[in-house]
Order: sequence, then structure tokens, then C-alpha cells
Amino acid sequence: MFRAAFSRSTTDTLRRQATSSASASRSSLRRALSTPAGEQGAPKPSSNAGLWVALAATAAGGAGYYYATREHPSETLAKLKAKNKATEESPVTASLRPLPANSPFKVKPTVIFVLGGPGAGKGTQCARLVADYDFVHLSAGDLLREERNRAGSEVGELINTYIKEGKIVPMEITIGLLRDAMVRSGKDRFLIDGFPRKMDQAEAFEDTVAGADFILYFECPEKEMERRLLKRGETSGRVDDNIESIRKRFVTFRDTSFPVIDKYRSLGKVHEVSCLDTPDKVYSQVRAIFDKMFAKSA
Ligand SMILES: Nc1ncnc2c1ncn2[C@@H]1O[C@H](COP(=O)(O)OP(=O)(O)O)[C@@H](O)[C@H]1O
Ligand SMILES: O=c1ccn([C@@H]2O[C@H](COP(=O)(O)OP(=O)(O)O)[C@@H](O)[C@H]2O)c(=O)[nH]1
Repeated sequence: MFRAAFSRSTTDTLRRQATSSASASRSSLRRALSTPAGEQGAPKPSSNAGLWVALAATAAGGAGYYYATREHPSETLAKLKAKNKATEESPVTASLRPLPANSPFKVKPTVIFVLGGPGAGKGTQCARLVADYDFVHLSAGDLLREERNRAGSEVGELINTYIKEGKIVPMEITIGLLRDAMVRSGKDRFLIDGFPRKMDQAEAFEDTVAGADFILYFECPEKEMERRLLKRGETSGRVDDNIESIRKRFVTFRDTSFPVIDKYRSLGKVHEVSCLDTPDKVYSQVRAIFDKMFAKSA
């Protein structure tokens, strides 16, 4: 279903090429990426041999994993809730579907993609969710900025250029960072904030890390997002919280990221929340969704 929507995926190609172990180190990925081929028009495209190696390492082992087994999430959840009663397992960690062959997890983790345009309030709401529910919050943007700032990073400059231009950093970097952070946390419930921003990212993540249980989508008009981002830019120190970068980010969101939300919506996996209210009121909508799905940790 999800998979069928992709005409010819990156990972399909990679599966044919991949012979190396999926556990290739991040540093080797970075080395391979020092001549990146951008996902979205890298400033200077060059030989992509290294990229293939990195992508192969990231996606290797996904073969055999198939989305066709997925049923409608509401049916699945109903079954899982019943099972949960009997086994005390979390309704979602009991698994919506099998893990990909080379997932770093033994049991399927709970994964929620938190999506919305730039400045919609994803980070603000995730911070509240972490306080009330037992989730690890991983912001893809924060992880990229951390890597950009890491002394000795071989992809720092590249990340900075993509962020400033409002473009999407090559997925193998982002997925590598997310995967590492998930494993390092030692936990199994994740809010993945600001990712996936492109269809092939969604597919590669689901193929090599774990499937998403649902998508929490913050709907927000551009005018409001622009207002929030300009305000945030007064203190954030971010290279992209300025009007020029903001406009570019909106274009990327409209053209490249929104289709991901639409795709998941067609699968019945999107919970949409309007961000046009105070943070408290927005959060009460979010809580209504989470209270239905998860028992509170406190
Ligand atoms: N409901 C809201 N109303 C007004 N301002 C908000 C709201 N939610 C978040 N903000 C502010 O808007 C800016 C962007 O929010 P943030 O959570 O960083 O968005 P995102 O993670 O989606 O980029 C921040 O300065 C935040 O304080
Ligand atoms: O999966 C991701 C997430 C973020 N980014 C980059 O990081 C920037 C900032 O993303 P973040 O989620 O931090 O901020 P937002 O745009 O949602 O405010 C984006 O514009 C992209 O350039 C990316 O390339 N891939």
C-alpha cells in the first residue's frame, strides 16, 4: 500500500546493490558523503559513488520486508488493545507490523512522526508530550544542527548549506542520526519531530528502522507560521529564521513535505490538530489523541 505508491524507490535500487552490513559506522557514512548528491538539488552535485555506498549501508537488509501486510490502523489498534489487556503490553509496541530485517530493535518501537510546516509548533507540543507521556522526543532538525556544530564533522558545512537554503538534507545523514539517537536512548517510544519531510525518507526509515504508528500533523496557515518564525528568529540564533530562508522553507514544505502527509492520510494514519490557538488549547487537542492511544505514565 504505502510501498506501492512509490514508483521506483531509492531503497529498491539499494537493495539490489547492497551487499555490505547495515551496521556500517556513521563515520564511514560521513566519509562516503563528503561528495554528496543532494536530495533536492544540492548546491554542487558531484560523483555519487560514495553516496551509493552510504545509502546501501543505511538501507541494506530491508529486502523481504513488505508493506502489503498492513491493515487499517483502527482495526489493528482494536486488536492490539484487546491483546494489551491480556498481556499488559503497550498497545502499539505489541507491533503494528513486523520490523524490517535490519532494524536495530528487537521489538517494534512505538514511532510517531510529528509533522507540520516550519513554525507550526511541533517542538512546543512535543516538549509537553514528553512531560506527560513516556516518550523520547527526537527532533531531526536539532540532531542535524548538533551534527553541524560537532567539531570535526565532515558533513557540518553541507548540513548548514541545506538548512539555510530550506532544502532537505540527504536522507542517509538524517536517518543515520535518528537511528543512532533512538538506539542510544535505550527506550522504545519515540516522537520523531520534523521527519520525514520527503517520501523517500519515509520509505527508507520504515525500511531500515521501524514503521510509524501514526502521524501527528499540525495544520497551520503560512501567515501564522511566518509570524511565529520571525518572532522566534529574534532570539533563536538559527540561520534559517529569517524571511529569505523562511520563504524557501515554505516552498519545500508545500512541494515536498506535504505529499508525505497526504500519503499517510490516504492510509488513515494522520491525526490532524489545528495550531491556531494558544499552546495550552492546542495541547488539549493533542492530549485527547494521546489519551485514547496511550496510558499516561504518571
Ligand atoms: N500555539 C502557539 N501560539 C503561538 N505561538 C506558538 C504556539 N506554539 C508555538 N509557538 C511559538 O512559535 C514558534 C515556533 O514554535 P516551534 O514549536 O519551535 O515550531 P516548530 O518546531 O514547528 O518549528 C516558537 O517561538 C514558539 O514559542
Ligand atoms: O528531516 C529533516 C529535518 C530537518 N531538515 C533540515 O532542517 C531544517 C530545520 O528543520 P526543523 O524541523 O528544525 O525546523 P522547522 O522548519 O520545522 O521549524 C529544515 O528546513 C531542513 O533544512 C532536514 O533536512 N531533514
